[in-house]
Amino acid sequence: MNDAVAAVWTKLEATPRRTLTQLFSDGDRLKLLSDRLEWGEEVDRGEMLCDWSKTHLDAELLGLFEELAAAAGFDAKREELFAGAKINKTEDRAAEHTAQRGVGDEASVEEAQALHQRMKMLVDAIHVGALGPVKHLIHIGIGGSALGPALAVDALSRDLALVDVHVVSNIDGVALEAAFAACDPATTMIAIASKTFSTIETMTNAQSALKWLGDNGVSDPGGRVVALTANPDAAVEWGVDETRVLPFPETVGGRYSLWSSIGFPVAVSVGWDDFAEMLAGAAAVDRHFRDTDGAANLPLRAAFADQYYTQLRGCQTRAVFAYDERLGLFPDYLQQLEMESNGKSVTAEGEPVIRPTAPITWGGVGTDAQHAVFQLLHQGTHLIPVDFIASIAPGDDLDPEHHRILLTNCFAQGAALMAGQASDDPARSFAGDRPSATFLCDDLDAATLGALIAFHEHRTFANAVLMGINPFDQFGVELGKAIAKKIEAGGNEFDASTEALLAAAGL
Ligand SMILES: O=P(O)(O)OC[C@H]1O[C@H](O)[C@H](O)[C@@H](O)[C@@H]1O
Repeated sequence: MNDAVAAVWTKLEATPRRTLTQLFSDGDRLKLLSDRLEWGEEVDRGEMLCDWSKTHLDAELLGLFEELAAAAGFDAKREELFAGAKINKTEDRAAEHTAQRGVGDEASVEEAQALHQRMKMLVDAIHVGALGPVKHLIHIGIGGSALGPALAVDALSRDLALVDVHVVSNIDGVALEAAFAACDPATTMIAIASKTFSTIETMTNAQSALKWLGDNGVSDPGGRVVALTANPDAAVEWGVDETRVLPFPETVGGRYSLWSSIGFPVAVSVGWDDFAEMLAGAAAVDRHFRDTDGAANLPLRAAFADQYYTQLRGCQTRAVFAYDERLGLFPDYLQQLEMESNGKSVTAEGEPVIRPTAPITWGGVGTDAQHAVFQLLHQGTHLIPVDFIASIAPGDDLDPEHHRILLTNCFAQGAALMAGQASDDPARSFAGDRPSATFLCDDLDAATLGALIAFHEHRTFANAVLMGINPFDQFGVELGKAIAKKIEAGGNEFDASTEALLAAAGL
């Protein structure tokens, strides 16, 4: 940590601790902390009201966090991100997911557009039936090659899916069998999604899916396979026809890859126009993040709140509740984005960190979660900052009563967490002063989903810059994989516990 950053932290630590109720009596908090994020001119609809007034941020803290961002070199790092500089130093590569949305280094944007064009041709060919009848797509991938597609397909294709998509990630055959049971092999395509095209779960599932097609009367199973990868040579070597390999650049990180050919099942499910809208919504947020300075930059402001709670209030988790059934997979998606990016113990310079890094991200769907885990949020001993996400327009066509109750519950929870309630009976008293932020979209359409995801990508990046860490590598997932390989290979000695488990399972 440089001296300038340390000096700002010293000032931040000395800031007074006012309660939320006191802060509300201090001044116009909505003016200071409630803002609209717009999707820009190209996308005609779309705004998200972002309200941090129920957090402990105030004008002094915003000012100090702006100082922190300056001391951490935020502007320069952001410029490097968008310029395609090699900011992922440990892997010696750039992080160019924004170029997939049309914002970034010119050559990278052009390359992304050309690859998208190729992907669009295949998607359109499927939709017009040029590849024979395709009613089902089994998308096989894991981690970043599955979570984004699963979220987007689930969120956007509820009304009408052009093709029925099943995302399978787990090596547990139960997952793949469930997809087989739901698909007719005669009308099923398989997408193998793997940046490296070497992940054992994905390659094993892909083999089994190919076998399933062959065993069930498909004469040319290989002809039904599409590969989505940054390693096209490996896909061709595996046996995928070159014309069905949809590549994406190495500089797009796995958990940032929904916008590349990894988004193929989204386009197949909802159509190219909606996929393009999703990119456009994300691009609008890219431009906001690139062009807005200080606390007016909303992903950066979100990171200020995150840093406040993690560093100054000792919060070890943060919770996200989508009051929208269509965003049921959003917490899962966010967990990988935030925890795999920022769950680190060393700085970007390789020094041990001296402050906590990413909190544990968790969450669920409202109102379900209210009846399950909110007890702890209201009366437990942990302080947990909460994000609420909701849409003004309903996702259903039932009696508007459903959506009214959904939204009123969402807003009531934020109010209750903040206000608390005094009672003579300790078991019935609520301390209150528990923070939340609310993100209220006009409508959960494709552009909004793109914007929402891009907002969180940039929030994650901003947090990383403020903490001085590299959010784009993930070496922490490697050790377990290496040990699994050793076990597979046999003949290795492990600790007594592991040996006993292996013996008990007959392995
Ligand atoms: O896309 P793949 O190369 O198959 O990788 C799939 C996933 O596995 C890895 O273990 C990483 O932790 C993830 O970031 C990645 O998204």
